[in-house]
Amino acid sequence: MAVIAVSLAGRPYNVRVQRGLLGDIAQACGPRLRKAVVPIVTDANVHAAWGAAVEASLLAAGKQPAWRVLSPGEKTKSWESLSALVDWLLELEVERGDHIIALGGGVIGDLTGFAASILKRGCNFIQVPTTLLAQVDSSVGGKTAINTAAGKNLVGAFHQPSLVLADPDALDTLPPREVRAGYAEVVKYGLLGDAAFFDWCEANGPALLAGDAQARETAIAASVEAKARVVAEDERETTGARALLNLGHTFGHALEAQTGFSDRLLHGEGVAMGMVLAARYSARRGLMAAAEADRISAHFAATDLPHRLSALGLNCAGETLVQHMLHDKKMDAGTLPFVLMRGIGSAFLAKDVELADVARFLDAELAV
Ligand SMILES: NC(=O)c1ccc[n+]([C@@H]2O[C@H](COP(=O)([O-])OP(=O)(O)OC[C@H]3O[C@@H](n4cnc5c(N)ncnc54)[C@H](O)[C@@H]3O)[C@@H](O)[C@H]2O)c1
Ligand SMILES: O=C(O)C(=O)C[C@@H](O)[C@H](O)[C@H](O)COP(=O)(O)O
Ligand SMILES: [Zn+2]
Repeated sequence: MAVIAVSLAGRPYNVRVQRGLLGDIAQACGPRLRKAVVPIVTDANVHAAWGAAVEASLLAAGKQPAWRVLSPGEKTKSWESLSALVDWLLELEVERGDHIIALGGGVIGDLTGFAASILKRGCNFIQVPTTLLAQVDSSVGGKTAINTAAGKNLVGAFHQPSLVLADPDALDTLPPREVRAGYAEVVKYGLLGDAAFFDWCEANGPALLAGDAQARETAIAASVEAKARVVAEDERETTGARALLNLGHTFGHALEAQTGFSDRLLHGEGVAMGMVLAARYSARRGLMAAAEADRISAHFAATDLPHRLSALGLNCAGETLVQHMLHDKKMDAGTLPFVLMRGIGSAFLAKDVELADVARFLDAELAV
C-alpha cells in the first residue's frame, strides 16, 4: 500500500495505491460523497468486470450509484460523448461541491475530467483508474481532453482530481495487450529521468506483465511518485519540466492519428514505438549512443510492444506523419520542440529540430 501526495499549492491531493480499494470505494471516498446519489462514469467493459463490487460498496454505505456506461475505446473521447455526458450530469443536478467518479481507463478519466472541468465552471471529480496506464499516468496530473478530427487531445483543460484511488487488483481482469500498453508509460519514467528505474524495468517487466502483484504495486507507486514530482514542479507544462512526460508522444500521437485512433494501435503502443523513434532519432543526431537506442528497442521487443516502424503496416510517407505532428500542443511559433535523449534517463527538450529532417528519418525507418 502507498499514499503519494501530489503537492499543488492550495489544491493538494492524494493518490492511494492499495489492493482491494474497488470493493471499499465508499469508505475510501469518505465524506466527499456528500449526497445519496453518486454519479459514476465508466465503460461497458469496466462495468461488467467491477460494477457489482463498486455498487455493493456504495449501497452498503447508504449511497445509490447513478451509472453512465459508455462505449469502450478511444472514440469515446469525442465531442458527442462529452456533450451527452454533460447533459446527463446536469439532469442529475450535480453541484460544484459534488464529486463525480471516473471509473475506468484513460479514456474515461480524460473525458470525465474534462466534463467536470466545464460543468458549472468546475466540479470535483475522483479518479478511480482501472488500467495500468491510467494507474501510472493518466489519473494523475490533471490533463483532461477529448480528440477532434484534427488530432489527439486537442480540446481539454487542466483540471485536477481531488483524489485518486488505484486498486492493482483491477488489473486482474485487464486484457494482456492493455497491460502491455500501460507498461510502456511505466518504462517512460525510466527513460526520461531515472536510468536505475529502466534497469528495474528490464529485470522486473516480464514478471509485472505476467501478473506479479508485487511488481505491479512497485511499478505503480514508483511511476506515480515520478509523475507527482513533475506535476508539482510544472503543473501546466510551462517551464519545460512537464513536457518531458511527453517523451515518445509526438511520434506516438502521429501514429495514433494515422491509424485512425483505432484498436490497430493503442495509445501505449504508440508511445512505445514513439520512444524508440525518439531514441533512434537522438542517436542519428549524435546525441545518444546507438547501443542505448538498441537497448530500448530490445526491451520493447522482449515485452511484445511495437519497436519497428515498418512492422506497423502504415503505408504512408514520413511527411504524412509530420503533417499530423503539426497539431502537437507543444508547437510554438512554427517550431515543434521534441523530447529527445542524451542517454537512458536523460531526456531533454530539443528546440532545434527540423521537421524536414524528421520526415527523412521517418522515411528511412519506414523502409527498414
Ligand atoms: N491525461 C493524461 O495525463 C493521460 C496520460 C496517458 C494517457 N492518456 C490517455 O488515456 C487513454 C488511454 O487510456 P487506457 O490505455 O487506459 O485506455 P482505455 O481507457 O481505452 O482502456 C483500455 C481498455 O481496457 C478496458 N478496461 C479498462 N479497465 C479494465 C479492467 N479493469 N478490466 C477489464 N477491462 C478494462 C476498457 O474498457 C478498454 O477497452 C488515451 O486516450 C490517452 O491519450 C491520458
Ligand atoms: O501528463 C502529461 O503531461 C503527459 O504528457 C502524459 C502523457 O502520457 C499523456 O498521454 C498526455 O495526455 C499527453 O499529453 P498531450 O499534452 O500531448 O495531449
Ligand atoms: Zn501517454
